[in-house]
Amino acid sequence: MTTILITGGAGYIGSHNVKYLREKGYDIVVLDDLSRRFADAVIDAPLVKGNIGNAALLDKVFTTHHIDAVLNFASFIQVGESVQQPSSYYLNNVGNTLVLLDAMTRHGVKKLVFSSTAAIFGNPEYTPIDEAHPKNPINPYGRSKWIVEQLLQDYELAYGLHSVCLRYFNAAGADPDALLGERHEPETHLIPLVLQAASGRRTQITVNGTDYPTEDGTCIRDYIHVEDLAQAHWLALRYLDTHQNSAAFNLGNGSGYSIRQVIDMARAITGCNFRVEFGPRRNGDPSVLVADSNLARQHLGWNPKYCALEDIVRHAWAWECKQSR
Ligand SMILES: NC(=O)c1ccc[n+]([C@@H]2O[C@H](COP(=O)([O-])OP(=O)(O)OC[C@H]3O[C@@H](n4cnc5c(N)ncnc54)[C@H](O)[C@@H]3O)[C@@H](O)[C@H]2O)c1
Ligand SMILES: O=c1ccn([C@@H]2O[C@H](COP(=O)(O)OP(=O)(O)O[C@H]3O[C@H](CO)[C@@H](O)[C@H](O)[C@H]3O)[C@@H](O)[C@H]2O)c(=O)[nH]1
Repeated sequence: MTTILITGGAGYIGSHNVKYLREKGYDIVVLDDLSRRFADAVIDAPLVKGNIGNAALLDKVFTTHHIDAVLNFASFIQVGESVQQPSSYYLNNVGNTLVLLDAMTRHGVKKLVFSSTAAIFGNPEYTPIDEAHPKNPINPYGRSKWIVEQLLQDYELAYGLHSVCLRYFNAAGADPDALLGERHEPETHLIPLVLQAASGRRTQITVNGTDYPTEDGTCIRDYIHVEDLAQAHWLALRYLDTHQNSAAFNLGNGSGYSIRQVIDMARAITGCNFRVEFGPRRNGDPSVLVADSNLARQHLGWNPKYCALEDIVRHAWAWECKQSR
């Protein structure tokens, strides 16, 4: 039986991965400090409450459980907050991650899947964005992830730690069984906010800018279903079982949707005509972010199942209906 340590496993993407990998028959141990709460998101796996920066706790976890590989989701995730508080972002996303990597090295654990992001690319020089695109992060959050990606190359050379960095574009949607879904506190992501406006948990949605150089003037993003991300992590674990090298893959559907298109889709699926306001641009938003994920399809055999925005919004709506009951 293969045992995987999932850090940040109580979070949005981590919790969906716990469920997915349990269904694939893996043994899972979750480590999460619950700084962003939601212990109840961990389904069918033991939860150790603690910080990935706690070396003594990591020694205990690695000694108690025979860990074969680590999926590291634990980090701070808000672009805007990272600009206000770069210190806490570098301390957590880089410093604490280093403590985890060193514990893995001490305990001979040589396989890591790392949650990276489209934010490492900064403003796109061309689109869709492939893995060769220049890395020019424009905020501390994206920079913290790019620093880790680079130091993983040093750790591979020096300590033989193999990693797969998965650069998610816009994670969205919910568990098709509606047992899990997106919960951030505070919520800053477009799709859950739009659906909260539809359910009445919010009074309105504000569109951040209508003067972008896109067809309808609003930003375009590549929304990728959280269950398809879980499939990619499973495939990345299998990749590490059969390869003696590290790799990095961009994960998106390759189709971009504008904010107005997301709102129209939400109205169509929910049947609710919620209020929409049009505000100024949000700092640091690139106009278009769309992934080229051919490499992940070729090398991992990744085959996303829920590519249509309709599926993503439908699953997210089923989850929102449970939350707002
Ligand atoms: N949500 C997205 O669209 C998106 C896109 C690209 C990349 N990512 C990356 O995916 C990962 C998961 O994102 P998410 O949306 O699920 O975020 P989330 O906030 O829901 O989950 C992160 C979890 O990590 C925990 N955590 C944070 N720091 C910790 C620490 N030092 N020790 C232990 N636990 C800690 C939090 O309590 C939380 O449960 C993050 O690394 C994020 O950067 C997310
Ligand atoms: O109330 C809102 C919230 C968002 N937006 C806009 O919707 C788009 C998408 O925003 P959001 O859902 O916050 O996602 P991003 O800012 O694109 O960032 C997400 O996707 C990135 C990868 O593309 C990851 O790096 C980040 O961690 C993740 O938060 C952006 O143009 C936002 O300005 C609005 O107009 N109104």
